[in-house]
Amino acid sequence: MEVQQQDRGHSKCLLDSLRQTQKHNPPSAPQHTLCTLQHHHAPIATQNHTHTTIDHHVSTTPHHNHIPSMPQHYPPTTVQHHTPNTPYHDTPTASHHHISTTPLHHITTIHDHQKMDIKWTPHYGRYMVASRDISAGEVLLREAPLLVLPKLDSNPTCLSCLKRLKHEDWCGCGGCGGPLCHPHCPGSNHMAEECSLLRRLDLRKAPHIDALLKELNILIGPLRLLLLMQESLSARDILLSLESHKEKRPKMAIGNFIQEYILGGLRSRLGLEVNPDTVHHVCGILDTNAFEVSLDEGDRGRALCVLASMMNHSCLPNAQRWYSEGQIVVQASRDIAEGCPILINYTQTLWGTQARATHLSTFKMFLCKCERCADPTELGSHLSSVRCRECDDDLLVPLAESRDHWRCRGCGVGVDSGTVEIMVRAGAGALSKLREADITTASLILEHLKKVLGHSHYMVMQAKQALLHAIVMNSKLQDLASEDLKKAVYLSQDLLDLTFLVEPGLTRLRGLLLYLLAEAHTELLGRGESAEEHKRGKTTKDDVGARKSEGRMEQSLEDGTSLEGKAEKKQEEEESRKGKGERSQVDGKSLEGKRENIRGEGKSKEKKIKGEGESKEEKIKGKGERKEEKIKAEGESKEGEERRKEAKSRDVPISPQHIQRLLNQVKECESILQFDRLLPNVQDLSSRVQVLAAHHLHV
Ligand SMILES: C[S@@+](CC[C@H](N)C(=O)[O-])C[C@H]1O[C@@H](n2cnc3c(N)ncnc32)[C@H](O)[C@@H]1O
Repeated sequence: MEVQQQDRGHSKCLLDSLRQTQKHNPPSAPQHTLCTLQHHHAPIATQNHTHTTIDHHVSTTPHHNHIPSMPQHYPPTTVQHHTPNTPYHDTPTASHHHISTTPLHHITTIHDHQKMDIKWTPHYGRYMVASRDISAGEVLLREAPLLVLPKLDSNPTCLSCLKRLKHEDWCGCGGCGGPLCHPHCPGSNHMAEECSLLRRLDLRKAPHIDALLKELNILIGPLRLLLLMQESLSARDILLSLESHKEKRPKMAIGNFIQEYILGGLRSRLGLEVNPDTVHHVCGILDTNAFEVSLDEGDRGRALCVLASMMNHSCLPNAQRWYSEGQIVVQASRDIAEGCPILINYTQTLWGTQARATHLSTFKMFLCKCERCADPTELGSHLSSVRCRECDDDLLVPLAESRDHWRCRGCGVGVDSGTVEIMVRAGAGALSKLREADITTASLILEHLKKVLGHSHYMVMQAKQALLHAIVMNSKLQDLASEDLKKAVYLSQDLLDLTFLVEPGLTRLRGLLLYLLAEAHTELLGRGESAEEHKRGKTTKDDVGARKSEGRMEQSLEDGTSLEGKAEKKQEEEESRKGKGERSQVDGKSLEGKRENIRGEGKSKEKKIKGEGESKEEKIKGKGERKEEKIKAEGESKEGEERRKEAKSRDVPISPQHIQRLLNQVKECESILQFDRLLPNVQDLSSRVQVLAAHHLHV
């Protein structure tokens, strides 16, 4: 890995290539290199001026108005299987591989040699490609953002370090009265000119009024971008070369919002004389290119990175990005063959097709045609499929030929998309209550959502994630009841199985889930318990999904493999039966097949569990209720201590398979999270697992 900081000697850099590969036209004659541009310090605005003029004459940017044509055969979503010569119809790549720091003080990038290029197609614009074979886990880019901003809908956020602030618990900036975590916050994002302009919002007089804070959050992004462009010509040049969809946006609903609230706010509230086109343009730059990121303290914000924004989107990506120590890090999550696009997900893995499409068309102005979007079953995950109310046994799935019509896979009944939408809206109401829910509330919401939407819907999966969060985040694992730990194991395994279909590879979500799974397992094994008992306590009559998952879990506990491992094993067996020497490529169809196979197995086990489960359920329910009362009476930590003692005295034998599986989970987790801020926690867990293994395996 080569680290280049403030290296002004590199004239050939990926940033040049970005400039040559302009957003609406193929690379043309090189323009002046970024590496010679200078940074100008911001003029400090005087306090008593009435109007500041910021107008960047955006219409003069040197782009041809190339109308995007028909989609090419891009993007391939299972990109690692494409040969370098897939028909992208791109223009020649600018032959600069080396990202370096430009003199523009804002852009600091660190990258490995010759991993990426920028290419261009009329339909997809610029996109990053692998300029050599890349292995899963390789870091492709580290880039300091040009701008960091609060999230639009966030609570009060420190203007300087972007730390999320508790409602009444912040101080106002001595200048503008805007939220700061500390009068001398060490963050560097709240600059003098911004402060001077924000005085006009009169935050000092009424700092805690929600409407004012919302207004501030809406205006701060475009304001910062405008100030940066005024401050530095080189920044201005680069920013204006980014895609903004400025022609389309003013005619859309988002255009009305910008006209009314942002243009109106900048003019009437901050007294800026800004051109409407400029405002639509800068808002377009932000919406199209800024990433929502989890900042170092776990707060959420938006970051604008020039090179990272060259990556196009796929709902089945091969790369991921996150924010760490002031930089965006981009990492390959899967192997990427030379010449294939490097694609990240602009949305969320646990969103259904409609939700993703709405986000992409509203903010990013395109319709995704990836493999996941094209498949009504979402690669067999059924994240958008809903429970059929007619037969109550199977799922309604949209028809491939018309997404306006849905049909039940079991009874064949048809419904229109409006009916499904009503169900989804009903679910969304419940989902909105999930934020910061405790275990009991999250469990109730999960059960409710399952009844409304069925077991596989993305809102149900989000509720599972929230329940897992509530279990592991709100108390120390040592204080948790074994039942809750087993629930955590089951939930993380279920979510991991899902990511195998819709987010395969070394992704952070998978790393986190593995970490939670392994932590809960370790605690259980330390108590002399395994996770098996959970399946008996968990089964309910109408919980088809849980039974299926438990069916899967039972398998994995028996032979020490997850759904992923099991599926791979099955495929290998099948292939060797067929006499094929090598494994075929894993495509969407075969994944669906695997999922179905496992479902089938799950179903037969389901019957067994159902019989056993129903009688035991009552017992466990009674037990659970009594335990709950006890917790209330004695307080959590005392209860935890007693449980540990009780568990130790039971002395349940732990099989070598349990330990081996745990060792594998931790190893995989460590390799996924090798660059993550969670790594020290994973390493600590790894040491505990080693001790456990030494004890139980007598090594
Ligand atoms: C962050 S920019 C990516 C770089 C961009 N292609 C460019 O030329 O500047 C996001 C924009 O790229 C385009 N884009 C990204 N992924 C796409 C996809 N899968 N299909 C179509 N357009 C896509 C859309 O115009 C989107 O608004």
